[in-house]
Amino acid sequence: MPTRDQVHYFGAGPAPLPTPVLEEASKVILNYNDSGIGITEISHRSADANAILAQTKNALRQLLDIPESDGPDGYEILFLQGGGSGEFSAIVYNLVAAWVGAKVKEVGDDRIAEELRKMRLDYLVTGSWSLKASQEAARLVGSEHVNVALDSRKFREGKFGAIPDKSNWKISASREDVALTYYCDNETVDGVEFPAGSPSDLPNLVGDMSSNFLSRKVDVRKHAAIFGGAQKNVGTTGITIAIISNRFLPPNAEYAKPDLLRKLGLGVAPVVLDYPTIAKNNSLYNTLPIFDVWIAGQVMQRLVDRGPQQQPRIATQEAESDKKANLLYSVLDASPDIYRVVPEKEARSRMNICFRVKGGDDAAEKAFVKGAEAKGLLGIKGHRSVGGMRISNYNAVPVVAVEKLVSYLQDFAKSQ
Ligand SMILES: O=C(O)C(=O)[C@H](O)COP(=O)(O)O
Ligand SMILES: N[C@@H](CCC(=O)O)C(=O)O
Repeated sequence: MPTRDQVHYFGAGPAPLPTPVLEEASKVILNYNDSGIGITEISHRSADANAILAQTKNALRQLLDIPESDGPDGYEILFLQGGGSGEFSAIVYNLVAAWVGAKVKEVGDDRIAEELRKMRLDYLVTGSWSLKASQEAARLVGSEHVNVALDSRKFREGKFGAIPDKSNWKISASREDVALTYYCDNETVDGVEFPAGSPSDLPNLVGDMSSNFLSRKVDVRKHAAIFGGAQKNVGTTGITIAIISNRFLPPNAEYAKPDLLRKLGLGVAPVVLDYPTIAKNNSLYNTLPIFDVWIAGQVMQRLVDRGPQQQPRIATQEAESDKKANLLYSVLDASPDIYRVVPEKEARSRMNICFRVKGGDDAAEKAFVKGAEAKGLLGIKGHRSVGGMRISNYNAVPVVAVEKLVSYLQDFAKSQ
């Protein structure tokens, strides 16, 4: 039976966590803070749990330079459940309720139904996760309100793998009609990632950063909301982190009342997905898996400790992520007869490196996976929906693991 240090895992999520964090976790599960009670047994409303929440939020604020203020320029950090997919729905319920609430103030109850016809949710669809998010929006508010401003498959014979530049996006003409503009910063299945800093300057911008969270700097101030499931760069499965602009929370925003939303034929958010409720209760409206928050807090604190003292405090991690990704892509590019990276060069993800072996030849790809496994290099099969190979280069994948994989890639190419 292999030990933890004899294998390297490149799975797409859940993903590796830093070993020291897991070692500490195994202790606090039995006895947290010398209380004699384990961390999964303590109340989420205890002083210990509150301290864990505060520490985790503080570390995240430092890492992403998240503005702290009660005014409209500040951002709230929420811990939710329901995964990234839960946020596909939550973001629609909340930002639509905020849009309708603001419109009612402007035009009054009498004209709101007429104004509502103009409401648009713009989606940039660059892979299977943003596609799912756009489909959920259409399911919740009706496809007449969903504007797929970009479907990158149209630029590549029906397949994802490119991110055409902004001149190709058909964003809604009137900014004030847009309840949200949605993008998924990194697409795990298709191996594409937006260039740093793009998109921006779009109304009520929402970024799904589930799979590249805390791997590079982000301009939070350009966003209405950013969210991410924890189970890749941040921690264990079970919590989703959302960073919400105070412009979309009371008292700066007044959401449309449930009665009005129902009358207009719009859904009302389940209370556990209602951002104002979760924010008002410091994410403790109902039982929060505080162990998951603790893990995230430990992972984040390590990033704070190894980063520079000034912004961008995520710079050290960003440099390491880039270095590992470059190593992998350069060795793949060096053997074009054996390996073919799936997405286009400009759209390549630093987190999920998707490629085919010998043009997707089944026997060659099976042999490639088998050879890797024999060396303790695990989790490199592509997503079942697209096949091929996928190396996930999340934060806790050490440089040494990538170096071993690089040697294997070179050896395999030579052996063919
Ligand atoms: O981006 C991915 O890859 C993901 O796995 C999704 O973020 C997962 O969504 P959930 O399973 O957390 O709903
Ligand atoms: N995030 C994982 C799991 C997704 C799933 O199969 O639901 C992936 O892209 O492989």
